[in-house]
Amino acid sequence: MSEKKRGFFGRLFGGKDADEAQPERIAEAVPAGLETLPEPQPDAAVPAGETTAEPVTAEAEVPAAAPAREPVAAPVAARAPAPLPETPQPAEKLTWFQRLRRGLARSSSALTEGISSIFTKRKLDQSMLDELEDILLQADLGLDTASSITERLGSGRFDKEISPEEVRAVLAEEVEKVLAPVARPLDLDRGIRPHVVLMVGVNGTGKTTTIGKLASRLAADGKTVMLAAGDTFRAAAVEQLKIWGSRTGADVVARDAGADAAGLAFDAMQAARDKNVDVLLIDTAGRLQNKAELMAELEKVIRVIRKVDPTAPHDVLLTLDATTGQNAMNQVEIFGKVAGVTGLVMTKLDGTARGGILVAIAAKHGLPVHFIGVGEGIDDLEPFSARDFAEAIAGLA
Ligand SMILES: Nc1nc2c(ncn2[C@@H]2O[C@H](COP(=O)(O)OP(=O)(O)OP(=O)(O)O)[C@@H](O)[C@H]2O)c(=O)[nH]1
Repeated sequence: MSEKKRGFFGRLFGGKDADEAQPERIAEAVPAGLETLPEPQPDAAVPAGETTAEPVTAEAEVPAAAPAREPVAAPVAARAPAPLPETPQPAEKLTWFQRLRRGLARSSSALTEGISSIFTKRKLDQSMLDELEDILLQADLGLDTASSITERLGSGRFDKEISPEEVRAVLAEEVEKVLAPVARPLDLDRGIRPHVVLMVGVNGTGKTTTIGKLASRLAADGKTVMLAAGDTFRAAAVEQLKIWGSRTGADVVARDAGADAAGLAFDAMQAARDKNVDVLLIDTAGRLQNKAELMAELEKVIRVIRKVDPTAPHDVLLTLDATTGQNAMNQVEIFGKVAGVTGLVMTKLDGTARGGILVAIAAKHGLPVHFIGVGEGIDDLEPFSARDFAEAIAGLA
């Protein structure tokens, strides 16, 4: 529970715990979180300098509104208009755990309501455990975790009453058991400079948004950050990143939409070296994991990065959209093979009743989970804590 009391960067850096329609993805809108970003801190500003590919410095103008739709790179076909995110209402400041609880509300109420309807002053029998197992599976917790929960509840307790609270406590304990080994902070203090982080994932999973939020937090922590707008496929992604760069004082290395992503990554690597920044965050275009050609392009980006620094990228983060459910499993597998994913960021846990998918992924792949996102706001991305997540999803505390 101490997790709740520690600051973001304590947990991040020092903690002991420690459709075939690829082109149809468009989210041109400036994410809601941008409006709530702090102004650049003078101390955190990266000095303007020459980068080979159109660097955008902290002094750059911030567009007043969401960037206009721009002509997109050749392969982009018809696009459906994306709704603008709602402007967040000024609200009372919630703690991270409150936001986590709120974000996981759909997942947790599906579980807790189901549990309350089964365990109603009846003596435990097999049919109740079967019903419970169904609910756990519907929440995407995975067969292994669902079975260990029902087995634990069943052992020696048949014909005895068992309360919903007890069931929820067992649920939380079993979920925490699975998640604790994967809840690991992203360590950017390994003495590497520039520390290169490559962000990969399927379209719209939140790569650009996550980079922006991370950049903002890193800059606030006094680190120098450079952003590489490697999503050359989507014009609006480049704009989005430039805005984040302006607000956080980070240089942005960008080219026009449609440019070669590997070339852009190469330029960014050199620029980051020349400027001796602490962290280089490289965005990539979203790609479906079953598109061989796009996955080959990603491999090329990595090969080119290694021409500048054979040890890079030092972290390859895969963003997973919790609302995609079981397909996320497949994404972990393929991106893992192609890009050597070192850690996960699960976003949009607020948009699903099946947030248990994180547990199933942890049980199956054992990859570190560095962050989870429970909303579009700047504060809705935090380092991952197994206990907080387990308690929130089980409706405890
Ligand atoms: N509700 C919710 N929305 C999120 C979260 N994270 C990101 N988003 C939204 O998801 C949408 C897509 O995010 P992007 O960051 O543009 O996704 P991307 O992976 O960079 O997209 P591509 O570049 O097209 O692959 C935006 O509207 C974000 O504001 C989250 O945790 N919760």
